[in-house]
Amino acid sequence: MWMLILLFLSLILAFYFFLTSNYGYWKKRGVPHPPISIFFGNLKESVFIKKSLAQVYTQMYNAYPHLLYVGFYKIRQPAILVRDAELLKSVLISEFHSFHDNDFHIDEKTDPMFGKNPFVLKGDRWKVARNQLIPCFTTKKVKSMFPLIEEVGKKIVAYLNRTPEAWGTEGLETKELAAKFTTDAVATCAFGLDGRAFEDPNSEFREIGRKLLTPSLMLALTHLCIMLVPSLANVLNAKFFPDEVANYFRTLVNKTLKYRKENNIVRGDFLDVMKAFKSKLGDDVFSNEEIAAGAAGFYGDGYETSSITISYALYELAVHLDIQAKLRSEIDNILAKNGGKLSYEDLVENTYLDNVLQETLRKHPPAPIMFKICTKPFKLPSPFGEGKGPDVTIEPGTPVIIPSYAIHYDDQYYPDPEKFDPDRFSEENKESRPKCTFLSFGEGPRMCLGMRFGVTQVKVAIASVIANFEVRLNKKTIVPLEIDPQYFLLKAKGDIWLNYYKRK
Ligand code: HEM
Repeated sequence: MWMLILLFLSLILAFYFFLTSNYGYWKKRGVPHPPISIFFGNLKESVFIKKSLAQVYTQMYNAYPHLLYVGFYKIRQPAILVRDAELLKSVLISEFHSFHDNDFHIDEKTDPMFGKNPFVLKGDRWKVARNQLIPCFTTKKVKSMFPLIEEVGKKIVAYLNRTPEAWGTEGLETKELAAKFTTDAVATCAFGLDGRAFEDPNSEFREIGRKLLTPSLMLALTHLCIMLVPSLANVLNAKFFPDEVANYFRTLVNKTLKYRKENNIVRGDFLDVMKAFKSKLGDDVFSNEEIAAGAAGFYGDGYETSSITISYALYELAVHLDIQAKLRSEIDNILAKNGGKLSYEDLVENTYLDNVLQETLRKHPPAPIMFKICTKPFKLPSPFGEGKGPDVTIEPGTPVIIPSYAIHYDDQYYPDPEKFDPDRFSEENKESRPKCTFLSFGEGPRMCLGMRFGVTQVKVAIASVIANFEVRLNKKTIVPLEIDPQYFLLKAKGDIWLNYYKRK
């Protein structure tokens, strides 16, 4: 009996030692860090799902206004959070070779779909996968998708016109409205399918999105486990793409490729680009499994980030009616010039719509943190500034956090940061800010691959709605919006209810 108790106590002691043995790491190197919680390092509030990681890292960022970077413990692992714009530039661009991987460790056997996504692939495999996807998102390709996205723009208008809740006292839940839009846009642009999200509330394609990403305690714990303790995620078989979703994309790809072959259909879309790789590389290197992973990635990366952006943009426009009116006048002019149609060229950039979109993404970046990892030893100046103390060498394997959300709310770059002000993104104002202080799509060689497509679909959604409806806040929306701590992306807690009144 005593032996058992002794064994048990030794195990607890060994576990305690294992969890806390690194906690002197930053002190030894003279790098300040926030107070540690035993067992959780500096992430206790996120582990208990009281605050999102974006909020926890923003607190850290704000607590050390005079430092270039802050040390912290990702549970037990020493990590750094970058604060300084010059250092951000080094990590993301000029010294990319020392930070080229993202800090995600997905076992391809456990999660074959997410494990093949360029976002989590490392080293040369990342380069190959990224290069294979680049042809799907060129300007030419996205321009060729524009008429398809425009059709979905007509669908959102028709849906709002035939849905009495939209203009009645009840209002419409806007995250769901935006998700319907991006579900249909991705279905048509990537696979040549009609997602039917506006016609059928439980359409197959929309249901897949719900299975993948409906916020819940279980989903939050799964994602936290994958992000913070990947070895435990593998033991628990925790995965980003559940088997049911992975199998859906396998079947979809097999069926669609077969149908296209039998009917001689060529659309030049994502599936056709993938099929061309299959023919070039052979089935052994690039099989339907690779194509299914690409399809799941297009869906996963493409629909949620953009629908979050659309819902935040419509919310901000409903709160700021003067900005909404100014935007509507610009869209009216574009429509008048083009015979009532939107045009890709007119929506690309240098428009007020572009400023509204960028300011939405500043205040509400859907991906509020970038998780990098040091891949080669790298010498940092003292955290107090160049020459103000000894240099610090960070070792390969050290997580490096880029706190995009915190940077977007730093008043040295964005005075009065809570204010929604699209003019911050006029050409002149953009040029006055240091590089790497707007990070909604990342920066450098790993910058968002689907940005062009994402921006285009978001702009078409906003322009279609604003051209046809006056958007107002419904009283069911709790203002100000809060961040949902259960979600790894930045999403509003609770619903966003808005009214859509037909223009007279
Ligand atoms: C408003 C919409 C979007 C936002 C805000 C967004 C944001 C981001 C961010 C912040 C990153 C990480 C960059 C980094 O780690 O350095 C990223 C990566 C990525 N995004 Fe997006 N994204 C959006 C839309 C899309 C769309 C529509 C697609 C594809 C259909 C897409 C595909 C990807 C891929 C494949 C990566 C990984 C790139 C790599 O590691 O090389 N994204 N995105």
